[in-house]
Amino acid sequence: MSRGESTGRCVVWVGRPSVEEHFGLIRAGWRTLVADPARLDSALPECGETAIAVVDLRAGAQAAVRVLQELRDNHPGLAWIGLTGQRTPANDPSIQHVLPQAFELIDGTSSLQALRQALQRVPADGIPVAFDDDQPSVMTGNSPAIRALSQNIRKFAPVELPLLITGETGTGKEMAARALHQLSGRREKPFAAINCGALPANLVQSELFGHERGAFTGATARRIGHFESADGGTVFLDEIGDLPLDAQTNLLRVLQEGTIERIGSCQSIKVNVRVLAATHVDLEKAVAQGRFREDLFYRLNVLRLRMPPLRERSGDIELLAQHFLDAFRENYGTRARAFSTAARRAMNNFAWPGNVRELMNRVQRAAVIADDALITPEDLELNADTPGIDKDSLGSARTSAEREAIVDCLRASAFNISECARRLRVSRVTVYRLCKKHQLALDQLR
Ligand SMILES: Nc1ncnc2c1ncn2[C@@H]1O[C@H](COP(=O)(O)OP(=O)(O)OP(=O)(O)O)[C@@H](O)[C@H]1O
Repeated sequence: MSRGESTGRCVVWVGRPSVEEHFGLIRAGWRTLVADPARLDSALPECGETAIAVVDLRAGAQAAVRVLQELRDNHPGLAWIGLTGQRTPANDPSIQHVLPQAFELIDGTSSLQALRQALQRVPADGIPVAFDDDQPSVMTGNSPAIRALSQNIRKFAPVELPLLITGETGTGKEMAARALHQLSGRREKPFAAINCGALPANLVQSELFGHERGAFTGATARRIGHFESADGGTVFLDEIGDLPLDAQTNLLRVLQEGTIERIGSCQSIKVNVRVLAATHVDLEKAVAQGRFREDLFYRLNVLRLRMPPLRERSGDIELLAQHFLDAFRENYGTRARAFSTAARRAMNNFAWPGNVRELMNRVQRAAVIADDALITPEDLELNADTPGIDKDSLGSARTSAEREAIVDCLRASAFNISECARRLRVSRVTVYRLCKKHQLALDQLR
């Protein structure tokens, strides 16, 4: 007997289920009813208070969301599963607003099986569910922040909508994008990761969309771009804020029409890719300054993942450090096998401006130079006496704002000290002094 039947719970359809879906659920033992907008304020007598809504966002999504909102006004805590598809109006603010609240999102082309499995996962005592502890974390870490992130990655992976990943440098944005691809139905197809900031401005269009022979001087042969070669898979555009405006226009076409044109050709080519984008800069600000197209921003910003900085992942620093040390030892057989108490304290007190990447680099270097089985703060080039981070004090807020301003400026100046000093209107000596004060190892950050 299925769980729907055994628990007396039922499914409330919002929108129109297909015949296969409707009878498929009934055959599996779920009692189903279709939400009647005329009597949404009544209790759901047929189901009790533990009904689960299945909201069809594949057609007539705005009307479905209105019905859902009314249902939830009258039945707070009602868990719901969203069915999305190519016709889901992804950039409609009302849709954007509700998607993250879904218990799970299922791509419309997925099987009835996926819906049945998702229904089985909804906990009997309703939502919100903090974490599904049976599921291993998608990324290394056990902090509440990482577990919440893992849950969102699982939720967003099967959905065919663009997604924006935000977060400081080294927080694992690319890793999250790879996890989204691996957990999606596209996992057998290519994953193309492109750093928009690293592409020379005159080659961006050709790299992304390809070119025809003779399209420009030096185009001696046809070239297939990343979007075409990743057909069927996922394209991850890192540092999307650095994409030049003309390439932004073409990216918008991919998102709106699912087509590209190679440079030098006016023939549209259909491509089927899911676009994931990442940024460490504030894209809203870039839109306000006219550096980023507003319509593209709304297209990309349908689903959003925020990567927490390492300093917010209490408990993860030691876990990740040991993880990197173990992995390094396996390959290089170093003497160091753990961290001294002082090293652990120093790591926990450090602010990690370069986040997980910096932690990994410091641990690997320490593993090489450590003379002992226990890694010391000196091996990690950390100050053993750094006071703990007192997040609430004004002094600490000032210090962390100063640190952030320097890290941002260093990045924007490609780690050129003279350029950074010019931008901050201080001397080079001051930049070096501030780097020392905040324990910013330039080679690590680069
Ligand atoms: N949770 C994690 N577990 C294990 N390794 C991690 C984790 N998060 C990040 N890393 C590692 O840290 C490094 C940086 O991660 P990644 O490149 O994904 O960060 P990013 O946010 O995309 O950085 P950038 O903004 O500089 O592009 C990678 O080597 C990645 O494997």
